[in-house]
Amino acid sequence: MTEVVKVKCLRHVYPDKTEVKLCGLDFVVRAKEKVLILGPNGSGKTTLLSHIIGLLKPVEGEVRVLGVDPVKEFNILRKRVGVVFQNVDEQIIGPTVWDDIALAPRNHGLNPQEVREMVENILKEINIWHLKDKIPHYLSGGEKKKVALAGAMVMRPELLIMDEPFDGLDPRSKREIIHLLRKFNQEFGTTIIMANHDVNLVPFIADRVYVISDGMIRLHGSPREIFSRPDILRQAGLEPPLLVELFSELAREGVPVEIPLTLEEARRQLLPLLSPSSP
Ligand SMILES: Nc1ncnc2c1ncn2[C@@H]1O[C@H](COP(=O)(O)OP(=O)(O)OP(=O)(O)O)[C@@H](O)[C@H]1O
Repeated sequence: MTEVVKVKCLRHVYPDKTEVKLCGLDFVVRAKEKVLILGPNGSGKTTLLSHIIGLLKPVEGEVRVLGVDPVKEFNILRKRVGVVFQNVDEQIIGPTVWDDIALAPRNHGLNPQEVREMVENILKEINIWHLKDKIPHYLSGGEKKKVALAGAMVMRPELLIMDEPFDGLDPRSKREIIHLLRKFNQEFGTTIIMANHDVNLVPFIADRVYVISDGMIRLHGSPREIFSRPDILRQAGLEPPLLVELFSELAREGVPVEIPLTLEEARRQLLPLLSPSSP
């Protein structure tokens, strides 16, 4: 499958001389994948995403996005890459929700009729039509995330980048955003890269996961592969989900179980073992 993003051994130095290094494994994302970057606070997730977007230039290393250098081709990629930043307050700048979402298509020179159609479509797809005339400042956290997502998706980008998309959201809003991301991925084939530190969401949002910590890309694989290495997750400063802890402990003690990704998988494995007729 086509490589959408490739990052090789990145080193960045911020103006105050803080150095962020991400070596170890290459970071590779292929078309139509949903990839999660998992790492503790300060491990460099935002720094990595900022390089992919072309906002930062590495001191060392290689970054390719859709076949080009994102710093040099920033203007070309702007149309093909949608971004939702960690702090959405900084990116929602229109006086109303409608105006904010219309910014990208207007900036790309589309005519008023095209702009109107694109904004209407995305408002309906994200189910926020009722918010269209609202002043963004007064929206709830979950509503702001959806408006930022609408702004990022209005141009139908091939690649969507989201930094901590679920931060501060309640379980219902998390479910709604997860549903939307899956929909974009399935219906439009959008490749999605997310940064996150909540391991519990991994099975619901990612096809593949990269674990980063202490300047290294330590591990990558499917959610099941990642959860089968709770030792590396712990070393990286991340807490494996309770179910994963419990089942790895059971497996270590000789109980015939495999690491489950969901409650249902756990239930299916445990029921026969707990039934009175089991040996
Ligand atoms: N503009 C900046 N100037 C100086 N240092 C910075 C800047 N931005 C980030 N850093 C530093 O770079 C390191 C990596 O930060 P980064 O924001 O990439 O981590 P993160 O994994 O996204 O963290 P979090 O999960 O807390 O958002 C941290 O030590 C941070 O203090």
